[in-house]
Amino acid sequence: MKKLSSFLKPYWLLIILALFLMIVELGVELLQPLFIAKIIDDGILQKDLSVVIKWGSVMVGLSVFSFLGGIVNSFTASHVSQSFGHDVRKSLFSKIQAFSFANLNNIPTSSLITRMTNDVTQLQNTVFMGLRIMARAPLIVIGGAIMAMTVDLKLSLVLVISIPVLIFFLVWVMKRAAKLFKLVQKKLDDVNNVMRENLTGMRLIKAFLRKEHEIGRFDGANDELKRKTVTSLRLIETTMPVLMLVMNGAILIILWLGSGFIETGDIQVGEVVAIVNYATRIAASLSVFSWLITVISRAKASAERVTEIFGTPIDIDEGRKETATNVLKGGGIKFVDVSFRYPGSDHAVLKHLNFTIDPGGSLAIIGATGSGKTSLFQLIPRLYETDGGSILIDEQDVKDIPLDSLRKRIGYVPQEALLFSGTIKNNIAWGKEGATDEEIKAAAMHAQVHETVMKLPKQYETMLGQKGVNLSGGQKQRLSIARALVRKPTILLLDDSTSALDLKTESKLLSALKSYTCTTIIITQKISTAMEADKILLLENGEVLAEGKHEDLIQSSELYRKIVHSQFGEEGISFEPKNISR
Ligand SMILES: Nc1ncnc2c1ncn2[C@@H]1O[C@H](COP(=O)(O)OP(=O)(O)OP(=O)(O)O)[C@@H](O)[C@H]1O
Repeated sequence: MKKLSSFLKPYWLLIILALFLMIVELGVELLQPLFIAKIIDDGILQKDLSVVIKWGSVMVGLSVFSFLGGIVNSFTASHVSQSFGHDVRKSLFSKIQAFSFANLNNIPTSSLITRMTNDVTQLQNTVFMGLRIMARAPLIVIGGAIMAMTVDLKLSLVLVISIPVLIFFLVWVMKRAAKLFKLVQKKLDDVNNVMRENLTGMRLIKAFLRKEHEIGRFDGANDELKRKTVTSLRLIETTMPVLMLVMNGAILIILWLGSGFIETGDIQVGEVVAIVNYATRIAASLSVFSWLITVISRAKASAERVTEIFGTPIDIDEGRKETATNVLKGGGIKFVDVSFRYPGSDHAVLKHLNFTIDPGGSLAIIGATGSGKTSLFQLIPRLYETDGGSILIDEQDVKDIPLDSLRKRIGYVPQEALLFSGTIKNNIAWGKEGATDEEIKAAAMHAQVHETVMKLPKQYETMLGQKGVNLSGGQKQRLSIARALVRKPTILLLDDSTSALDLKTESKLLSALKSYTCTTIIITQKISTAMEADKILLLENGEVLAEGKHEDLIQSSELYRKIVHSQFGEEGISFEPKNISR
């Protein structure tokens, strides 16, 4: 909560202005019943028109002043609340960017989206209400009671007794409602999650005719959201009748006691009217409370969810500062007894891996699905931390290399090509800030995508995504490779990134990679691709089963022979590798 209030600090002057103007409005409102009492008692009952005109003019003048103050207050409250929302969203976004994968595993993506959007909006609205009207209601209640007491203490005791009882009841409702609204926000996460999965998997859903199933899944989540929201609102709706019952009862008692006091001459008619007027204003303000309780309870739930993100410790050490000694040079990689399990899992995905790749060398990793190939890749740029052992690059432990300078020198092409909305040029340039047109073109040529791009209507300026061209799987893969190549990486990691390419294009691409002086690791299912590397690593169940050149593995590994046989038949066993080592 402290963290959230710090976002208001830069706007403290505007906040004071807004609160001051709100108090001015409030003051005018609280003075009105006194003026009315004066007009009745000294003007109408005494038949003195000048008193009526004098206090009537004061009332009109103050009302105009209060109206203008209200407008300025509204502008100020809008500015402060929108700026607050903007700053919180910005800060949340930066924090999420710094999250490790382990952090991201703990809070689902859909929940992060709801927190950044809906929860921040709830908070933003609460800040606006806080500056515009929220403080008005309690101040009118307290101020109204005090003013009523100044008019007549005896008669005001009715208000002094009933108001604390009501406030106690409201606080109880608010505490319960905050818990319920936290569940509502959780259910909103679930609706967003179904929506996100549905929209990203639309092709699959249509192809598998799973529309009805998806509608059912959405209905389930949507019904749950409705159920929880209705339960929360029902609790809040009980406040209004209770408030009205108590306050109308209080007004009746004031009128009944007041008429007795008028008869005994203890009080004047105008004074009873003024106290009833204060009681009516207090009742109206208390009725605003039932609505404010919804706002505050929701904001409390949202504030907890937003502060949870700010309070999440980033469980990845950024490493030391970049110095002349820890800058990556050749990119030689050494795995020393590396073991790994995903955070929160008991299952060891990688077990005691040991292997070396010379600077500028190449390694192909082959292994069954689920054998741990992608997991191994993710350890190199430290997307996850190792559980045991160490990974050395240029003889330095990756944990000692500053995270930024480590990742800056790695070109990572993930298994699923991910492109962003924007032009082809921007998508390639995304790999290197400030990449020149020549660099972009060279990377595209080496990735074997230049010719395809040149055939598009706007070539490198073609928009990708919903309003532009949608590329084929192989074209997307090649664009992702171009994005990694434009960095001129020291280490290139290709995670099955050539799977959708035909043999000819893939062979051209692998030949083009020779012009890059980088250490390359390529995960592949194809023996023809693996054969091009200096060394092949056969991975099974997270362990290195065999390691060596193609011809060595043919001799030493039964499994490798079986894979070769399955892809090329008997002839494959006598294949000659064309080495791509540099
Ligand atoms: N985020 C995760 N959390 C927990 N376990 C995971 C996670 N990602 C992968 N795994 C598990 O780790 C193991 C290795 O997965 P990995 O993706 O590294 O295999 P792979 O060899 O790359 O498979 P494929 O060839 O199918 O891509 C699998 O058993 C998988 O279930």
